[in-house]
Amino acid sequence: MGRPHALAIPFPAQGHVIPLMELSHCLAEHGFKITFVNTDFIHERVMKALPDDSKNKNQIHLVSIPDGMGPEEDRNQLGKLFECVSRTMPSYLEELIEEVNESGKDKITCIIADEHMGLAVKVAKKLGIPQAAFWPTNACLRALIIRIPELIEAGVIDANGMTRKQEMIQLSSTLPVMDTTQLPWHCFDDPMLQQTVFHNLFTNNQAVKDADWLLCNSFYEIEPSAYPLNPNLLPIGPLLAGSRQRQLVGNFWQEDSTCLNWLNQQPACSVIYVSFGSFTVLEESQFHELALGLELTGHRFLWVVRPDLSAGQAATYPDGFQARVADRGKIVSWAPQQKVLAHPSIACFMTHCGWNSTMEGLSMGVPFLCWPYFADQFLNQSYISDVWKVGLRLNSDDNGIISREEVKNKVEEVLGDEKIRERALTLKEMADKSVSQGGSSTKNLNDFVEVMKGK
Ligand SMILES: O=c1ccn([C@@H]2O[C@H](COP(=O)(O)OP(=O)(O)O[C@H]3O[C@H](CO)[C@@H](O)[C@H](O)[C@H]3O)[C@@H](O)[C@H]2O)c(=O)[nH]1
Repeated sequence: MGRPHALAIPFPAQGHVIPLMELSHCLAEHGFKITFVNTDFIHERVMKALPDDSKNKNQIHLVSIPDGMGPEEDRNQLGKLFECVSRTMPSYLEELIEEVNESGKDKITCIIADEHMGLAVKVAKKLGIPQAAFWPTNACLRALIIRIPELIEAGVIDANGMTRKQEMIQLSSTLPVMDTTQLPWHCFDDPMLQQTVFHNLFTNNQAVKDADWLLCNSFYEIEPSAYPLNPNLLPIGPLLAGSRQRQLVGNFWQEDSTCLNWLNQQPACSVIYVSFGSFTVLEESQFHELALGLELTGHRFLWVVRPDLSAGQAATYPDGFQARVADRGKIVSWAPQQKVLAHPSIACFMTHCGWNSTMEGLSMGVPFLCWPYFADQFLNQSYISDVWKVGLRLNSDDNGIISREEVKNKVEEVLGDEKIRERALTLKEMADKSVSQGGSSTKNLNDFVEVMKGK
């Protein structure tokens, strides 16, 4: 039998490329050959962000196909992106698979597709290739999406996902409570976009529901009651290749590793790490208030300010801010986040609560300050603050702003709360155990690997 060869295809966004790349590294270590398919646009960004010394050393074969959008079109327009991707990518993907399979080298033996790319599962089925769908966020949200027909039937939402009945729902007593006016697709101001996201979530979920394998980047012990609600879903996380020795390929921005040297010079447990993932944009006034809040805390901080974090453009700081905090604040445009969170000088993590950031902070035992922006992040915040109790929420004032005083007060509160730190360390141990030999996630991953190797 030839070498097992997995084709991995993420949804074209940073928070989706990274975990699938991590899974690809795990499979490569189990002897798989990996072909990783990005869109042309993302591929170019990933290649540009790679450090020069690692461009040819990668054990993953990176390839790309078009996403159907013009070179200058805005990929942050999710409605357009969804539409173009689902219209254009299936035929390119099919062509790519046929090309590989006719090349006389190792044929593709399985396809692992982000669940938001149900199109790839359909292509795999058509070509008779075993498939796995990969869910990149919490299992509770997936359980909610499966239940969309029931929510419509019960008159909670209409057929386009719009709320008809305001109520609090809880799928099980140990899962977060959800307000039906704040379901993940409601976070967009544009009602058309809300509907597009809603339909995409549901359609993709339907497309992958009888895939051969359903995997997710979580672990059983943190949301046990979500799994009976998700038939056949296997948690294999937390997937954390970047915190280990491996070179993680898949960043959209070049990592600034100087912050690791800077962290080495700070006392243990003294630095607030502030990062809002790849998508969040803060209004300029909110960006200034956060800067002044960090200053007001008097603590050391490491702040990731992406080139487009402030109102989608280059940041302008409050007058004199950078000079005043120069001796205790470090700002970078993209950090090696997993290594940062694992560093002993980190005291807490101010985060937008993206699921990858949540899994990473939790795996390193770091207490959280939650500042969600959209999509699943409010649900992830509920897990952090209400269910696992390893962090606090930052609350907005009457003008919808998180004030500098709120930043200062919550930093003090989280740093002073021993119970939060203890619980965070307990969760870290649980996370470590799940991916150790004999752990729940390791067992699930091994089962998957063995079957896929046998096919
Ligand atoms: O300076 C930085 C900042 C972030 N990261 C990494 O980037 C990823 C960010 O992922 P995530 O925390 O999930 O945030 P988003 O990029 O916003 O992810 C999108 O995708 C996630 C998975 O579906 C969702 O949970 C989020 O809500 C959605 O915004 C993580 O692995 C981080 O380690 C870095 O490496 N360096």
